[in-house]
Amino acid sequence: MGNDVIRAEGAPAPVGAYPHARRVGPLLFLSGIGPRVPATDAIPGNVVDDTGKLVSYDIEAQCRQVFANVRAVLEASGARFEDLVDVTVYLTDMARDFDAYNRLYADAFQAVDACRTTVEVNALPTAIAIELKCVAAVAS
Ligand SMILES: O=C(O)C/C=C/C(=O)C(=O)O
Repeated sequence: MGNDVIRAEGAPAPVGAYPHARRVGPLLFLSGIGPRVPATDAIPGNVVDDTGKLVSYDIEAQCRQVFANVRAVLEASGARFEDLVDVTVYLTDMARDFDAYNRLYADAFQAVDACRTTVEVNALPTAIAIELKCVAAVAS
């Protein structure tokens, strides 16, 4: 049974002691990942004041980037977006962001048919408004 740890060049670096993904047999488990831009760690659309406090954020920009980050981890793992089977989505403000996120999710995931769960959480690491936790099933 394959048991591989994946560290993806094209995805934002993990913020702790964990890999981007781990394959166990036909299943590929992705670590939770947010919308940081890989090369810069910037969060697209975030506006901060002089003290570094977050003033506003753009959920659409964050959705596009986090979906791209998931794709980068899958590709580095030899998997495709269409291999996703289960997606858990964490939002920090369901009332504000669900509709936009749900629309962009439909665009990005319509051909995937992965199961999905969306929950609101009080906070996420790295000042992000969305994080995805994914499982894929990969042909051997
Ligand atoms: O990818 C990010 O920007 C933040 C995600 C962090 C985690 O999921 C974690 O620290 O476990």
